[in-house]
Amino acid sequence: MARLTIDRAQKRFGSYLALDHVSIDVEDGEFLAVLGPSGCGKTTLLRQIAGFDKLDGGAIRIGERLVSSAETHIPPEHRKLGIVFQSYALWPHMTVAENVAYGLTVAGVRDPERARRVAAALDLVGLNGFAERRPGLLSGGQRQRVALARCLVTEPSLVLLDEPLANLDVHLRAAMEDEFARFHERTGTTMVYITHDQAEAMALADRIAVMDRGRLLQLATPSLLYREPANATVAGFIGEGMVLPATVLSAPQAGRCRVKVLGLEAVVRCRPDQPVTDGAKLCLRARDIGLAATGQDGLAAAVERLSYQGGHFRLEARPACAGDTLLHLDANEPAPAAPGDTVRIAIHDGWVIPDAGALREVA
Ligand SMILES: Nc1ncnc2c1ncn2[C@@H]1O[C@H](COP(=O)(O)OP(=O)(O)OP(=O)(O)O)[C@@H](O)[C@H]1O
Repeated sequence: MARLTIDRAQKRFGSYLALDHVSIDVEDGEFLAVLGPSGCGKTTLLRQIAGFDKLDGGAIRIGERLVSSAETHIPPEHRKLGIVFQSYALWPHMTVAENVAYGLTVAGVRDPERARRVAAALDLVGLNGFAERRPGLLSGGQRQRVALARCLVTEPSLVLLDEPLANLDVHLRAAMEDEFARFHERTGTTMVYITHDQAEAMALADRIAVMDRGRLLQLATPSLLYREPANATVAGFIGEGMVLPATVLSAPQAGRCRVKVLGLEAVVRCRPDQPVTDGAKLCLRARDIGLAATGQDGLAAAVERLSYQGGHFRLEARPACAGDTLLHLDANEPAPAAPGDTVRIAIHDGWVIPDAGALREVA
């Protein structure tokens, strides 16, 4: 186990800065997810940590050891890493046990030590009855567990996982999420998990690094990312936040301030240093708004769509005062309105997106 320190990492492809001064500290034993849309630089970052590519600037340390900088490049096989790929990358002609033993064989570990460690790794991923099978006769989830066992058997100080569940169906993904979480609990290995699936990142990670266009936008716990996004991109990307222009009317008091949004006044959450301004942005989650009760202040909006989500509806409505804005909220059964109806929407909560906090950790 080891901590991982990424310090102002830079990687260029021609004139494009695929990693733009990315700094992330991963604690010893931490589970970090790197999350972002396609092309944001997740794989590029993983390749730098693994040592498949050379850094153009900055530094990467595993434990105390400098493994990457513009001048230093320790090759992947000397980084004490385990890597689990989306594609499993198992040898089809070898049995499960032989696949798992491969890294040990290459490292010169012989039986009975090798057999003992292979059995222990298969046990850890719940595959001890499958040692003699070939990968072709396993399900996708079982193959991914073999890949995990193969990575663990060498006792890496750091495990990198590159979208390991992307090829699995929804049910298997959920089961494997549990598997990864249990595995992390049992071994305490430091893990960096690359994904574009925010539900997966939220379910598994201690902290999430959100990236966009080569930059780190925010590094925080799943709950903080959801409740207090540092900027409009994170607000929109995580939890389908609605980002709306707002006026902050009052100075913060006990973490809240009064705002005016879409002509309606509301009390929402904000940072303690939030200034009074007419140029603020408010992040609203579906759960922050709802249909106004009789006599309650509300915003007139025309219902455009109603979709059943199992137990509740998702209602999309366009405010009369802001034709380019579409709000979405959850409404209980039975359906409270139909497309074309006018409803009144109340704002119960929200978060004033901090102005200048875009590149620092909000923790
Ligand atoms: N070898 C390369 N040469 C040129 N450009 C590259 C190379 N590798 C990546 N890029 C570019 O760098 C950017 C980041 O790519 P990267 O593969 O890291 O994104 P990603 O977040 O992993 O995306 P995805 O989720 O689609 O895999 C993209 O614009 C990509 O086109």
